[in-house]
Amino acid sequence: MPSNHKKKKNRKSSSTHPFKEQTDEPSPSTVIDEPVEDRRTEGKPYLVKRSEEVGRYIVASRDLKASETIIEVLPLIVGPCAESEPVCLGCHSTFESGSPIYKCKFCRWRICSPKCTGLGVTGGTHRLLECIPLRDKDVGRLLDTSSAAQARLMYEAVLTLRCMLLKSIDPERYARVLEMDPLNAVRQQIPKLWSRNQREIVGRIRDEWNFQEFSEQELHTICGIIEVNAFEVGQEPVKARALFPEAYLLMHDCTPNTGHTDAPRTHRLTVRTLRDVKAGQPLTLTYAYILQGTLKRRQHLKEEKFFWCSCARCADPTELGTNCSALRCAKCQRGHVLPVNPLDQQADWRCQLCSHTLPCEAVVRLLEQLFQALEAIDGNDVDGFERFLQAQASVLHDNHYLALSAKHSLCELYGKIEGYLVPQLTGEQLKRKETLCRDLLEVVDQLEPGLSRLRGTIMYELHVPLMIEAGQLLQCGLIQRPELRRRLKEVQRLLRESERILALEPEGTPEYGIAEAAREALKNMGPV
Ligand SMILES: C[S@@+](CC[C@H](N)C(=O)[O-])C[C@H]1O[C@@H](n2cnc3c(N)ncnc32)[C@H](O)[C@@H]1O
Repeated sequence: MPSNHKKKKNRKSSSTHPFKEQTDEPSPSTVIDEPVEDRRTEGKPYLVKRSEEVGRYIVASRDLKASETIIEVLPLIVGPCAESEPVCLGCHSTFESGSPIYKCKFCRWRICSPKCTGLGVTGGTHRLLECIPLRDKDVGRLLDTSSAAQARLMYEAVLTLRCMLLKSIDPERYARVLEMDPLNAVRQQIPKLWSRNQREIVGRIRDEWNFQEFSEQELHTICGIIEVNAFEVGQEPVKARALFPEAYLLMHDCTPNTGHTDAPRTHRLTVRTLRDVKAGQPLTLTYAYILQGTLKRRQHLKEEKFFWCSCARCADPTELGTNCSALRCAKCQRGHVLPVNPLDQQADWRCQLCSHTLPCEAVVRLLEQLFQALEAIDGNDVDGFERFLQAQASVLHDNHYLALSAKHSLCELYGKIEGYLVPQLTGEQLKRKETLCRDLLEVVDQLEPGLSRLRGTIMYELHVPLMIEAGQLLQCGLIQRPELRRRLKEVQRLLRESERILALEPEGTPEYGIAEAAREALKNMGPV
């Protein structure tokens, strides 16, 4: 799953969302929102509540300050992602092509090295859980003869198997996994999903791998628990997902008020507030990508997490004034085309100026076409992204999420890749980097205000052109000392804020590296 609570706009909605503004009329959520008895939350910064629409969720038990740690927990279990490329069953790192092939001496599944610390009983769960059962049932042989697609599905099934093996090896931990909601009743109504799980996970583990001791029902329940509650963890080259106690209770919001991070080796999860949260307010994180439009985000949440989001951002056609789903009107060429009702996936889209209307299907087709065009651009192709932005300028609002995606790539490429390294950038390219960073920051300030990782990294990127430009302008005599000072103050502010945000990341992560670089840059700047 992979963030805040915005002041709610007055809006009419039949939603029983716990965020819904309290009115005199009792709504289902106000009637049934009751604290859930849980002695384990005593003294914690949150309380567990329950509502009909959201299930259990947590709220601040007192006023919280930005950056307070609200949850810090080790995973109950970690394992390969869905349809995972082969990963080491010890540490879940992916393999570079051509790297030496090592296999576990017992089960014959691939590992990164016989010395991988994740194999041992203390550093990981492979030897403790599936290694010997996989050896006894000779599953490694099946892996050796399977196609790449089948192998990906075998890796996917490993996490379900691990959870099931906890049942006898660590019943207490298994019981904590079972506290999570598998949403069986909802998922069972999705035949495509249920039958895929039956075929690829439940049947595979029971029939192909011969673990008949686990019933179909309990395997489906574990599949659901993983689908609904797992967090993606790990930093390149590690790619895994994990179940965490407590953190699974965080409800989703598309403008979240918490952010999370996991430590490199242990995957210890830390959830922090991104900004101040008042006692009683729900603590939320985003299960979706922040820079994605409502139509896509809601579809993703429905398909992957089984609910229609109706948060303030989703309910607002302008997405909190950012217009990050807005199209330019092909008819009047001035107005913005927005969904008439963003909480209805089938609703028409209409120009705010001339009322020109598009059926939703036409918008979906257009977005898919543009998404494919963006996907086809090589990740290092600066000209490609620039051409995309130019070509779509008459179709997409400047803040449209597809434009933002291209801008985000460019903002990172200018200054980082050969031909565009900082000393190689022309004045025009430096200005371009500045504009791109400012465009992105303006949107992220609305959608994920506070101590968000995305804000921290963009601020760091923005300080580069500003600092260089200030020096160059002074050298050419185009600005005087007072203006230089003003400009350097802005650089200092950006570096300080970036450092404050990214220093919250675990040591050893790229983001923590940026915090260190920001600290160093501030030191080198000296007093301004
Ligand atoms: C990780 S679980 C959260 C804990 C869960 N509510 C429980 O009682 O165990 C995710 C599920 O909670 C519900 N949920 C979370 N955020 C929601 C939201 N904003 N609106 C509706 N349902 C939500 C959905 O059913 C979702 O699949």
